Amino acid sequence: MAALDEFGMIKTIEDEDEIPVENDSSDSDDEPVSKKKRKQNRKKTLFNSSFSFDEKSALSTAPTFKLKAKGQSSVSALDDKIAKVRKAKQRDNASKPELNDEDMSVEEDDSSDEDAEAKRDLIKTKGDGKKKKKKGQEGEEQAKIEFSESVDTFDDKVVFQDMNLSRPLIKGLSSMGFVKPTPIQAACIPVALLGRDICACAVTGSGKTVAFMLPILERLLYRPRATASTRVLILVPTRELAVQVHTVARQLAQHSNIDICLAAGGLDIKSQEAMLRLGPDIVIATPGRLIDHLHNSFSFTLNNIEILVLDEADRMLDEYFAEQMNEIIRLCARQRQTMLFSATMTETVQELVAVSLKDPVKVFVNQSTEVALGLRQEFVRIRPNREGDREAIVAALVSRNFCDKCIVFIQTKVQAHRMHILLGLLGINVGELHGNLSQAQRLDTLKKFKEGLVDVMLATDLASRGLDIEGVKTVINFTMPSTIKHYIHRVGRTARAGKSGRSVTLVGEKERKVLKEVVKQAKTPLKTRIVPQEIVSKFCDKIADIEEDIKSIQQQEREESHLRSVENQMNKAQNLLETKQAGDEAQIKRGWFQTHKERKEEKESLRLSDKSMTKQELKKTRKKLTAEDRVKFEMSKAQLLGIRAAKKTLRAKPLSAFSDATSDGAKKGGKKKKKANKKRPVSGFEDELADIGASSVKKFRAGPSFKERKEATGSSKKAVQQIGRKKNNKKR
Ligand SMILES: Nc1ncnc2c1ncn2[C@@H]1O[C@H](COP(=O)(O)OP(=O)(O)OP(=O)(O)O)[C@@H](O)[C@H]1O
Repeated sequence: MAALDEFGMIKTIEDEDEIPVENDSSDSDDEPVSKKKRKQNRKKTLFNSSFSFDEKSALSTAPTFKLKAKGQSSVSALDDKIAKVRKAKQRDNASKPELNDEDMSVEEDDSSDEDAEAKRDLIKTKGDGKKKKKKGQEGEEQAKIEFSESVDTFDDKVVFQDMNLSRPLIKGLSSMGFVKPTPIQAACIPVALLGRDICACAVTGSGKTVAFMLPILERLLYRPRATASTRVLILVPTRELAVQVHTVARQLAQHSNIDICLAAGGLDIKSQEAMLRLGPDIVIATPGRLIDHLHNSFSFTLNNIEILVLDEADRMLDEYFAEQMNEIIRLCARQRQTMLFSATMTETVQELVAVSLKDPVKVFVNQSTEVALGLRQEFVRIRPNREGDREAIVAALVSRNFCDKCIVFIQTKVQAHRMHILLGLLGINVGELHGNLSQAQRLDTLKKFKEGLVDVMLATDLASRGLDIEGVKTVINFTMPSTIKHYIHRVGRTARAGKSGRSVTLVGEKERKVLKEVVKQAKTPLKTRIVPQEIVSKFCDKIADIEEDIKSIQQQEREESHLRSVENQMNKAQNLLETKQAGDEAQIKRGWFQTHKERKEEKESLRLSDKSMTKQELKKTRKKLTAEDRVKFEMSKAQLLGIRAAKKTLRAKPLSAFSDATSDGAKKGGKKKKKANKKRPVSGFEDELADIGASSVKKFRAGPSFKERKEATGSSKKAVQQIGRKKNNKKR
């Protein structure tokens, strides 16, 4: 417990202590929940039902949503397998007495604000990470972008009606039930309407999607109608998020004639191609699929892009998407407005310079390390010799305390799948969401979770960013996320739009570093949760009891997957034969901007794996894995990710390869210049940015519709007027 004290977390209850749980109605969901109550809970929601995330309507109307049938049935087949094993087990156990969990209770502390403050002060006095600046950190701070203007105030009395928005949008907003803009909307909309580049940051669930979508739609209402072309590109990191942003855009634009197209991976490519050929006003895309269309749908270009939005911008600008962003920005029109949004927005030059922001306005309504105010953050301490208890603790939490509307984040896909089988066999209604599933399976899990047909969703970081699922009550982290950024996004799936929610994170001795950062940033007291040892032991026994069943289901799955791959190979060979026989030479291979080899190399270099271990060795060890080994593997993956993130911030990185793509002459000799730029050092970035800023003032691209907007009203009126004045001074 001493270790927890060190982090500013208050020790009130020891595992051995018996303290009755206070009858606090606000925490009533902490009580063990009976099966009947669990069913009732599933139906009702704790949260305001005024907003519904309506993906269904989009699925039924948008032609781009046709899903691939491939692999569609395998997850439900897994549920059948689980049900079969459970039935057989129940028959065997009919005579044995049932474990009575209901009699036991989970204790937790409820420490006061002052205490937590004092403990945080204790950390501060130790000076961890504050006084001792590591080498390279100074460099990183120096490399922060200098914004000439910044908006961090807003009028909290303003309503959408006061913001000079057109009638169709006001109607769209009221059909969604939105009356008052959130702080980020109040701060951003007037600035975006002026056509300024924006770098925006606001906590998770604070309405950033509407903040960029409304000014876009307002601008498009005034577009020339003579030619249809794509004027707005919105890029997001995951397919699920693309679907969600598309739905929000369609809802907002429902009373206008603005065309919105979804170009996300995993969805039917042919219908997307057909839509893109018509030149939709807005394209919402994931980078990979967009590049595929740019290289293979000849009538679709980005030449007329007037607005580029990067949602989850820090993610879009990290090295995972670097090459793809390079390619997309190279193909985008240079004269455009660029808007970047994230809850963990980066301010470092090397990333922002990649999108060549022109005289950007910083709109940070809070720090980039803040979590939602309504979030209650809890931590379960894992003792060094009890790492193997994690599965049992999570099983205890989801079957006793957080029985529905709960997301469990797991580092690896393999462990997420194992937990699906494990929790399923324990009788919990679970679903999984990660990259090993087909898109149809991914969307199906999401839909079922939203509709309450799945109580607990097991997800990897794929689901950690942007997803807005109504009424998520709890987020559980199986291991501590690798960086505070990951933590913020994961726990941000609950306590959204001013509502309350809870996160429970399992923290081992080796994961303290991120915990310390969370403690340092916390604005509300953190809690320790103690799951009684007897409960943990009972769940450990239950898991040991079903271990053989888990293995047998995994074995069945392996055999089925082997059969499927043989079948696929046969089908491929047959297709090849048929097309050859038909003399079909017209089958054009789809192109990509990288060669197959380059892409493989890039993927390999970004892979988070222990390269010293061959695949076969890994397979062998996996067969003998104990609970501790599995947790070690989870943590090592998280550590690798953390190391990569740390390296990135410490490294005085050369100018990113893609920055040249938007610089002068990039279109003439992009590739050659790319190599030259790679050698450029970090120093001098500020000058370069200042140049970009100065030239952009001259070339300020506010079209007639923006000019009309110069008299901005509402929330950020003063700030906007200030910006206008500064701009005029610069012009003079
Ligand atoms: N003006 C508003 N009034 C009421 N609710 C709103 C308003 N704007 C947005 N919301 C709701 O707030 C929720 C969160 O919005 P959104 O998903 O855009 O958040 P976000 O800031 O993008 O979150 P994240 O950082 O996790 O991506 C959504 O359910 C949305 O419908």
